Amino acid sequence: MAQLLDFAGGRKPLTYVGLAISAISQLLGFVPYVCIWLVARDLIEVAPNWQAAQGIAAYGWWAIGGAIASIAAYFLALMCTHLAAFRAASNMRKQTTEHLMRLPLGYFDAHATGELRRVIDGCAASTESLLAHVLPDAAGSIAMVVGMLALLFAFDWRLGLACLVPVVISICCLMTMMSGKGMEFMKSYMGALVRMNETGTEYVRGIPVVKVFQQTVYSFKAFHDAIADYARMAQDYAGTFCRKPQVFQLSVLNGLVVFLLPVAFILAPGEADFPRFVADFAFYAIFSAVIPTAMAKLMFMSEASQMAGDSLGRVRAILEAKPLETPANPQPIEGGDVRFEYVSFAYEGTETNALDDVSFEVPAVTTLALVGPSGGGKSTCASLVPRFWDATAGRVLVGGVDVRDADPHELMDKIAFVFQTNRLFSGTLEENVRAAKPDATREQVLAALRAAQCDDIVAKLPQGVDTRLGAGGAYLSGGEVQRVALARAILKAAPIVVLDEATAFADPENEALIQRAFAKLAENRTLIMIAHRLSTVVGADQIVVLDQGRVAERGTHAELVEAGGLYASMWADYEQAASWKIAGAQTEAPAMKGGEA
Ligand SMILES: Nc1ncnc2c1ncn2[C@@H]1O[C@H](COP(=O)(O)OP(=O)(O)OP(=O)(O)O)[C@@H](O)[C@H]1O
Repeated sequence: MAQLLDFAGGRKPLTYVGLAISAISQLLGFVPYVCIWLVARDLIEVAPNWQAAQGIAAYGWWAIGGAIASIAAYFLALMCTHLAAFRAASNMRKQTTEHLMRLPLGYFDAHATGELRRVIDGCAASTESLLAHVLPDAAGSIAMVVGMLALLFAFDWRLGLACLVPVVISICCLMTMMSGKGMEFMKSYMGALVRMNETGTEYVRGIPVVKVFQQTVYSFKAFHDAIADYARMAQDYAGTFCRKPQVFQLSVLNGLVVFLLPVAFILAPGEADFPRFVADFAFYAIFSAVIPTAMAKLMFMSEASQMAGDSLGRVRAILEAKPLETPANPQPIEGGDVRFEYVSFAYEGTETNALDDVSFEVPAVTTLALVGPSGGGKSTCASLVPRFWDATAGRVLVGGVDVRDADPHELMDKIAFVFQTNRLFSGTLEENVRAAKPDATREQVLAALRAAQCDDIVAKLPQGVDTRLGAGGAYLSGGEVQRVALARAILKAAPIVVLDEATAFADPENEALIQRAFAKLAENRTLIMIAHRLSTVVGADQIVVLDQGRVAERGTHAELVEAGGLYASMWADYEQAASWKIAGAQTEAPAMKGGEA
């Protein structure tokens, strides 16, 4: 709770004020009950001469006044706690979002954006309801229990004791449900709930695959099992474990008057002031109705605090993620060369190195192609240049400076990264390109689009560059999206470009355009390209072949083919596949000219 309240910052005291007012509000809520008792007492004293009862109306007004004051105080309490809760939730969202901005980009590979969104938004919302509603209610309930105990003993301690018995039984029942085996149940129950949510998300994401392969719902066994597991857990907890204590608890609380009657019968004959005794009994009989409400509120409190504890844990996990270390005295990056010196890297939680003792140098304004078998370490290698991750051993130098000694903003300015799966956000085509350089003029955006061979895209869109893309707007094909991403990189005008070339968009027309865009991008820039198709690397100044995280070979295309190693065999496979393609195309369409094939 203390950790949670820290998020409220300057509004933290408002929570305490709110809790105090909520407690006062509950105590004011007793006033009508006391007034009813006073009325009953006065009436019983003068019975049957009812007219003789004085001050009945005054008690009525006091009761109304007490009830209104209690409600008004409750509103005031909620206003205070809401102000603090909103601040705590908004600070929690701000702090986690700000912290995310300082985390290495690789963090977002390991943590899905959906999961992060749920933590930032969902968890803040769940703590908000705890601070705004549950906590003041709990303060009220505690005041109610304390006040109740005082009142119970103030009127007639023997009847008070009779009221207390079911309360104690009820607390014992609650404790049985909430401690020991009950807590274990709750933990497994929460775990089953989380698993069901996770597998549910996986299931929804996989629906296209299920449809394509004509699988039934049950083909998603994990989701089905998680639902069954959750259902079993919920049934076990509610139906088997909680049934007895819950039934017992509710019965004793709601049948409180049953405990009063025998005590009243035993005590009544010996009472000197019988009318007073009857009035006291009436008070307890009416007042006992308050007790189950107070207990129910305390029950909600424990459930909500368990949920908030879980949420806080998830938020803390984000806040404790190690941010990118920034140097106290950053060194300026001069030049566009990139150098890997004995670089090794292992992903968090893995034992084998994804990169092992990798060294190479890319002089400024040259092109380096990273090739090799799948899983060889190409993407990992490229992602160390813009510091998506930091090397575990060795160092990566950009412009002669270790990337860890450079100002992260300057590093980002110097490097443009084109991902394999590029994302366009909801906005116009112009806005999407301008994202790379917010102060670019319209002419510069258009020039970048032209250089990235996007003229056909602009021409086909109904409002040209002003057409909205994404949800509710126009959609672009994969190859077209890649060219728009290249336009972004061209507009950014960074001296170094890291390019993860996509394999999926290889139709001949798009490929030719993408190749031309690559050529434009490489003009006057250092280009590090992850190549999945060997056709794109032939002209590279240098090719590094990565296999199982190690540099297997290095050289130009001609040198590597000559060397007859891994690259030569990959090239031979590539040529063979290409000749199959041509042969296949000629068989299918004998009239097609060789060049078109
Ligand atoms: N986020 C990650 N967490 C743990 N291991 C990872 C992660 N990303 C990649 N790896 C592992 O690191 C190794 C290198 O992967 P990497 O993606 O760099 O290879 P690649 O050569 O780019 O492969 P591909 O050509 O298939 O894209 C692989 O063994 C892979 O399983």
